[in-house]
Amino acid sequence: MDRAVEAASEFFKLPSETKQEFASDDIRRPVRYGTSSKDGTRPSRTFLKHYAHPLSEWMKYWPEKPPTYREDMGKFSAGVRRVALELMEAILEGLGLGKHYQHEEFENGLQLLQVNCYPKEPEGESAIGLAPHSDHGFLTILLASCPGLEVLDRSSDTWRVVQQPRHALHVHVGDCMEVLSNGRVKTAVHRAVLNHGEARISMASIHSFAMHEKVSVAKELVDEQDPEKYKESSFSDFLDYLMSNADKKRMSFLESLRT
Ligand SMILES: O=C(O)CCC(=O)C(=O)O
Ligand SMILES: [Fe+2]
Repeated sequence: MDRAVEAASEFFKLPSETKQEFASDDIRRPVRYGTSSKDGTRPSRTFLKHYAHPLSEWMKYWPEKPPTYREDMGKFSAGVRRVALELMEAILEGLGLGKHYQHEEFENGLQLLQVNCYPKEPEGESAIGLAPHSDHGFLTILLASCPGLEVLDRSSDTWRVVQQPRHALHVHVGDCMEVLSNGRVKTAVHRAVLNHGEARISMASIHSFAMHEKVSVAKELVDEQDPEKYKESSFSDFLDYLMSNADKKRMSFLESLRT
């Protein structure tokens, strides 16, 4: 974990021209560097996003600088993926679907690593680094170098500060989990605020089905009282939605799936 954070931190310290080689507006690129806070107001976050599973397919596109990046981020990616798959089995069991439910789809699923770098908070200002959103996959495993994550508490409609003990992984549920569970498990709305004392690195590993595999409501969780609440969709459909909706963002992708 420390080495992955270190590799990420070294990457963001590289000269702008080196990082700009990865800059693109095309969200289907295998590696993408950019600046955005998601609401478009204050571009205080820089990010590097790339796929991570299967590693043999994607690693060749990853940055070669710093020289430790591929190996250290590769180990981190493979490790958090095992954690995500095990947690997923437990959640599926908890939903009464059995831990091997859609086993192959999860095993062959996609992993997207979102590496974020936030500057330290400017004196006297409280700034949002990343605007409120939910993640698209089933589960997100997040590691951060210091506090900054906040999660929306739906019952009181207030933001809860998430603690960041050293080496603790934060796990949250994404949109696909809400769909599969027919709304029994709700996606986590979260945001990142800038840290007073120091710049912050966070790494969000997002786990989903393969690009064109559809995620749909589990039929076992549908009956007369509980009709199907969401339409099926794939990761590719989600990317198409982001592209088409880039300037408007009136509705989240999950909202667009509600039946
Ligand atoms: O930086 C954080 O704590 C959150 C990052 C995040 O939500 C994301 O990359 O989707
Ligand atoms: Fe997120």
